[in-house]
Order: sequence, then C-alpha cells, then structure tokens
Amino acid sequence: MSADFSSFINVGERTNVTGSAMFKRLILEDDFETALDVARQQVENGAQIIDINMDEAMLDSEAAMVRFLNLIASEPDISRVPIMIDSSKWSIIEAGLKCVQGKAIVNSISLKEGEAPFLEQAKKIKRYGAATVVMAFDEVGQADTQQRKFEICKRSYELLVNKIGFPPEDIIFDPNIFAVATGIEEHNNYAVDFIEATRQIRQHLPHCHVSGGLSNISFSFRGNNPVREAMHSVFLYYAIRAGMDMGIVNAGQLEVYDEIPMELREAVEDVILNRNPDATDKLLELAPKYQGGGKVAAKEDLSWREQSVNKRLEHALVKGITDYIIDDTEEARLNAERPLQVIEGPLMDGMNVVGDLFGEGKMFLPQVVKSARVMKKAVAHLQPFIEAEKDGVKSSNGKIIMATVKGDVHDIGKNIVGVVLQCNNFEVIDLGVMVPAAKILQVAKDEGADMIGLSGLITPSLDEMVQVAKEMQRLKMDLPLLIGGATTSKAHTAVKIEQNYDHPVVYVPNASRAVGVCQKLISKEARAEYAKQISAEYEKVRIQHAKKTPRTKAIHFVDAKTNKFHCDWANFEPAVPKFLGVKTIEVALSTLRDYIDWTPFFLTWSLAGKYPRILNDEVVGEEAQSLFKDANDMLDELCKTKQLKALGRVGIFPANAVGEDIKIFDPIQANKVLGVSHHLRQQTHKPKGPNYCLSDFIMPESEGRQDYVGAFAVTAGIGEDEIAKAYEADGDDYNSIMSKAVADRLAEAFAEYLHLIVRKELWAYAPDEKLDNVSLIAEKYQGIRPAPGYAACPEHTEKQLIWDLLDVEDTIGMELTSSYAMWPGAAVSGWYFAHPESRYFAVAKIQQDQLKDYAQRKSWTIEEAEKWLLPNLND
Ligand SMILES: C[S@@+](CC[C@H](N)C(=O)[O-])C[C@H]1O[C@@H](n2cnc3c(N)ncnc32)[C@H](O)[C@@H]1O
Repeated sequence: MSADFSSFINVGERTNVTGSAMFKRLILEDDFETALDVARQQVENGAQIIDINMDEAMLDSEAAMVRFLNLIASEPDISRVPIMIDSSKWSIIEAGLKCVQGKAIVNSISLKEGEAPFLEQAKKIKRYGAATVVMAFDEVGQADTQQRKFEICKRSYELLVNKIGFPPEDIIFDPNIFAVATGIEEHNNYAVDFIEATRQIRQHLPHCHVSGGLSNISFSFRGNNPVREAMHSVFLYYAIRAGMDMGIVNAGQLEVYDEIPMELREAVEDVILNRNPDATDKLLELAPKYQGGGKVAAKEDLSWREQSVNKRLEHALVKGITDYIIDDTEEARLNAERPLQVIEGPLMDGMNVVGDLFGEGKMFLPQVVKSARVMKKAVAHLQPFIEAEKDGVKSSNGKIIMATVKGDVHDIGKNIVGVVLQCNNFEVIDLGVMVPAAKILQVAKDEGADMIGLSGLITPSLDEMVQVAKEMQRLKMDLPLLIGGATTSKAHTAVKIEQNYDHPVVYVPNASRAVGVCQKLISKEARAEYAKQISAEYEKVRIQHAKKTPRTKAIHFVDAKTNKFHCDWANFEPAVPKFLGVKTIEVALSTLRDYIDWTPFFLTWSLAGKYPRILNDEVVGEEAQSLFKDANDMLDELCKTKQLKALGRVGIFPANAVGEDIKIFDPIQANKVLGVSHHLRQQTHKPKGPNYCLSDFIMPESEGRQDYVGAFAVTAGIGEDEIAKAYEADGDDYNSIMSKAVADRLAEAFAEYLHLIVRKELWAYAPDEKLDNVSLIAEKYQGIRPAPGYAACPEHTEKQLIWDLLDVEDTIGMELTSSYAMWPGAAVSGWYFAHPESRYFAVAKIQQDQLKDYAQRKSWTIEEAEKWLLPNLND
C-alpha cells in the first residue's frame, strides 16, 4: 500500500531565503548564478512548482525578486515549471507578478487584514491570470481547529468566486499544518484537524486545491530524521486521500509508507490520527530506538560530562541544567584555593557567556532566567564555605536597590530585570512590592548602593516615582535612578521625573536594556559621558513634547455631552437579568486553564508572537515550546495540589444613568441607591462619531424605566505569594516568575470565564452563545467588561465602589492598596455592560471644564482630581 502521489504536485522550497540558509547566503553574497543552480536542481529533483521568497531584512527584497525571476525567465529548463511568488509583503508579490511570464502562483493572501485588502489583492492577481494560495487566516488569527479552517476557507472561497469571479481552480487553500506530539494536549488533534478540514474543503468548495508545508508536522522530533520521515509519510498518506493535492515536501525527508517498520508506523499513526491519549508518550519512548537508522540511541547526550569542570559549569549555565551543579561546584571548590574563586572564575565566566549570548539575541529571556537558577544553586552551595573563611565581600559589578513603588503590587517585570542584572554580576537588593520612598532611600544609604531601580505597573505609580525623585533631591543624594514598568515611558521620565533630580534618571524599557544602562552608570569613566548624553536626549524629548500640538482638537465639555452616543431608549428593552444581587464564585483551575489567552504569557517572557503560531516560529519556536511546556507542567501541578485558588465576586444591579454617572440601586429596595459610579467622556473633536462615555450604554433615569449594570472582582492569586516565595527561597527565580505569570493568566482567564457565565446564565442575555476560545479572546460577544484603570474608565479610585458593592474584601479577601492596585496581584475587576452597542474606547485627554465637573461629582478638591486624573490631563 502506498500513498498516491500521481496527482500530487510537489512544491520545491529551496529557493526561499527564510527556509534555506544556503540560498540566503548566496543571495546576500550576490551570487545569483549559483542561486539559479539551486532552482535548477530542484526542478531536476522533481519539483513541479518552485517557491521563491526573498523576505530578508538585509536585502532590497523587491529588487532581488525581480532580478531572480528575470534570470529564471531566460533558463528554459527552470522556467518550464510554474513559479510561486512568496512574500509577506504585497509590494514584493506585485513586483514579482509583473515579471513572471507563464502562469504564476501567489503565496499568499488571506483575510488577516479583513475583506477589503483581500479582495483588492485577489482582483490584481486575477488580472495577471495568476493562481493564489489562500491561507486559513482571518481577522481573529490563524485557524487551528477543523471548524475554523473550513469556515475561513469557505468564506474566502465565496468572497473570491461570488464577489469577483475568481476562477475556483486557481484557488489553493493552505489550512495550516501545525506540529503534533508537542506534549501539549490541545495540539494532539492538529493533524486530524488539517486532514478533516481538507476533506470538507474538497467536498464543498468545487475545483479548488489544498496545499501545506509538511515539515511543520514533525517539528517536535527535530534531530530524529527517521521518526520525522515516518511522520511525513503517514501524514501525507492520509492527507492525500482526504484531498490534499499540493504541498511543500522535501522528497529526501520522506519514508516510503510501506517501508516504515510496523511498530513505528503504528505509533506514528496513533499520533497523526490522535488515536489514543498516550500516543505522544509512546512515540517519544520509541523514538530513540530509530534515531541513527534503528540503533538504540542514548536517551540524553551526556558527552559534555567528559569535559573539564570549568567547561561543565559553563555548559550547565548556558543550558540551564541544574542536575549536576552541586557536584561540579564542589569539584571546582576543591580545585580552587578559595571558594570565592569559583564564583569569580568559572561561574562568572559562564555567566558572561550567557550575558553575551543574550546580548547578541542568541539566547532568550527564559533561558537566561534558567541560567540564573543554576548560578544561584552554585552560589548557595559555596556560601557556607565563603562565610566560614570570613574573607568578606565578593566583588560585584555594583549594587542596585530595586523596588515596586508604594501602592503597587506588580513585580514580574522587576523580578526579571533583577535576575538579568544578577546574571551580569550585579548585586541586587530587591525590596519587593509596595515599598514607601523612605524605605527605598534608607536601604540605599545603609547598603551603600550604587543605583536605585523603581518599577510600577499602574498609572498612580508614575506619581509615586516623581515623589521618590523629589525626595532624593531633597536628601541631596547622587545615585542614578532607573525607571521601568508597563506604564512608564521615556517621555514621562523626561518630562516628569528627570526634572526633579540633578543626577542621572534613566528610563529602562526592558530587561535586556537594563544591563547596558547599569554598566554605563557604574563605570566611573563612562558615567559622566552617559549622563550628559541622557540628559541631552531627554531635553530633546521635553522640547518635542512641548512643541507637540495635539493631533485632535479639544472641544467644550458641554459640546461633548451633546455629541454623546445616542440610543433610541424609547424603543429599547433592557435585558432583565435572571440573577440580581451579589454572589461568590469559586472555580477550579482545571476549568480556567481552558480559557487562557497565551499570547500575553509569551510577551511576559519577551517572546513576541501570537499563540499558537509562536510555538512553530522559526526563531523563538523552540524556546516558546519549552516555556509553554513548563507553564503547563506547573498548571498540572497547581491543579493537583490546589495550592493556588481562584475566587471571585460578581453582582448585577438595577441602574440608571444620570449624565456621566451611573446610579446603582438595591435589587430588593428598588429606590435605595447603593452607590454612584462616575465616568469620563471623550472630549476631542469627533466629526464622524460620538463622544463616548460608559454611562451612555445605560438607560437614563429620565426614561422612567430601569436598566442594569454588573460588577466583578476576581483573583487566581490566592496562595500566589507563598508559592513564589518558596521558589525564591530555593534560588529558583525561574519558577517564581513562572508561578506569577501563570497566576496572571489564570486571573485573566477567570475574567473571561465569569463574563461568559454572566452572559449565558446570570444576566443570561445570550443564553445560546457558542464561541470557541479564540473568539472569546477576541471578545466577539455582546457586552463589555471595562476595567477601572483602563482607557474607557482610567480613574483607579472607582474600584472602591466595586469593592463596596460586592463586599470584596470581607468575603474573598482581595484588597485595594493606597494607589488602588489590587492584591493579590493576579486579579481583574470591572463593570459589566450588556448593551448590544457597548464598546471599548479611550477617554484620552480631558479639559479643565470636565476636570471641575468630575471633582464636583466625586466631592474632591481640584488638586485631588488632578492627582488621580493626571494621565488624562494636558501637560
Ligand atoms: C487587557 S485585555 C485582557 C484579556 C486578554 N485576553 C488577556 O488574557 O490578557 C482585555 C480587557 O481589558 C479591559 N479593557 C480593554 N480595553 C479597555 C478600555 N478601553 N476600557 C476599559 N477596559 C478595557 C477589559 O476588561 C477587557 O476585557
């Protein structure tokens, strides 16, 4: 039995700079002649189409594409096969289309940016008489399930064929082949999803073709070619039978289906067809047996253990391996004259390699944090010996005090910066979260610190940082001050903080920049020069800032009110909630994990890319998979041990709008006002749309009928601090940061889950809603859950009303700090609006007239209002 290749069209991809290192080198070296040979060889080896891609940052890609295509045109033995013009940039595709003579194929277009550009591009392709690959990708993202793959292809097909008369035989769908056997349960069905979507596409969308890049499927078995080849062959066998008729297949990476040893074939088929839940484990178990042509290979390559102890330490640090670190450190200690020399010698040398690789972009943040864990374990082993010798302080690059400022509890970013600095031999004294200015400055003095680093996530922390700078000035300190955290920026640092302190104040955008900044500030020679450069740069920022005319014109508050969002309230029937009142919700972590939005998790670790695509990303894919596996292992553990708990409060109340306020009533005593939530209105000139305020989505009191509003506060952080601290105490920053990152994700997942319960069961205005997680993450449902502190309701003190209405602190123990940050840190709170037209928006800048009005409504002085609305006021 063998897969039928007779009608399968094989696309050669060696002429792709993103897929072939050799081709890329030839093109970069301007050796187009040899590059042409690559194309020729592919055709000779049976490629029936050649894919050409010149997407490389160092190239003038458009020019390279045109030049290469023109060269091909004069080579009849190459140009006898169709050319696939492959680029992520439309301008390159168009340049290519202009010079291909025979029938070209565009790779690719999709609905990613919406229907208009999709159809625009398709029209041009049609005009050139070309065919096109259409990716199963829409405005929400890449399709991963069978249902989404088919739906997107069907929608694309109907648009192309019905709207612009695109010939269906010129449509080649690529429904995305993703890696299976990654160890992640939700990937197990990826091959089946592709195969079944292909079957549906071929059945329901006449005349089109289906293609895909085969090598992705076996990504998790890199390094084990026999298993990969078996996987390719089995996958193709089934995919071709389902209707896949084209593909990027490297013939050299394909085993003959019938020649795959029965045992391996069975195991691979179990994986590809997702036939049993242990399939991945079984294939993993079997895989070593086939590595190297059937010889049983060693489970783990331990050849590095043969090297000298210093080399072993370096290897362990670079690879983040803790298994042998104590033994190796002990051996190095016995070899050294003094224990300190082990740190200053081989360990620091190893960390320098890590630092260099990170600096060069060859190591990623999670790897660096794992290296730090190895370092800490080694240092912890040496510590008692160093103390016994009483030979004093170890020499470090410098000492830095780090703290999350008063009122703020967020510290993932600060902890990451701390670890990276330690990796670069800085001594970091981390004072934790919610640290008052006085304590930061006192410790800096007592410890003889060289620098202070402040961090904060929420907007009130910006003001707290200004206070720290002023205090440093008052105390005549001269230490450099570093500023970081999500809401901080170079502009804010320049305009608001630096002015208040005569010594260097530097904004540090991320962990990888922290090292360079600290090194320059610590070096006596470099510091003065750097300080001069920074202060000149910030002066420029200030001048630009002062000159900046607002992009949008401000209008009077009264005019903004007139241009509110109008609803035909007379004919509006508010959805009457099934449940009114307040209740506690406790959810199992195992339920919440299905609602996690993973993309921000990778960003926390400085890996950029959308999930799940990031797992197969050429550059960070491997690290993303490893990180993802660690997170899921931790989730497994947390679900089992129940060390972390998720608790929330939710309430739905009768409510009416009065101007920009929302009056919230007691569900039982209809006229009793429980509280008033205060909102802000957009105040810029909006020629085309309304000047929104959240209260616009609630029926005004003047209508004489009741509407409703909801509120929630959830946390998945009960136990979070204890877990993180236990890891820290064990020198394991990696897992400490991981536990917080995972708790954060669970809290966001809880907010998503609870909103779903509200829509379907409690308020129940959308009882039949059926959305998959991708659509939930894209918030494709009716209603919003704006969170105080975010753009539509930027003023943080309003959280207090949520706390009071829901009795949050007494029932589930969540607290608000002096800056209205939520504790535990892994928390989300907000309002629920059910109005079908409710939407998120940004209040942005407000004017003095609205400031006064808001102060009055909140019974605040103008100064108080200015303090809390600072980010929304013009400077
Ligand atoms: C920050 S994301 C969080 C969800 C994301 N899936 C995650 O897991 O990180 C989206 C949430 O932020 C809040 N949000 C976004 N834009 C907002 C705006 N303009 N005003 C108020 N809240 C907003 C809403 O609570 C919304 O549900």
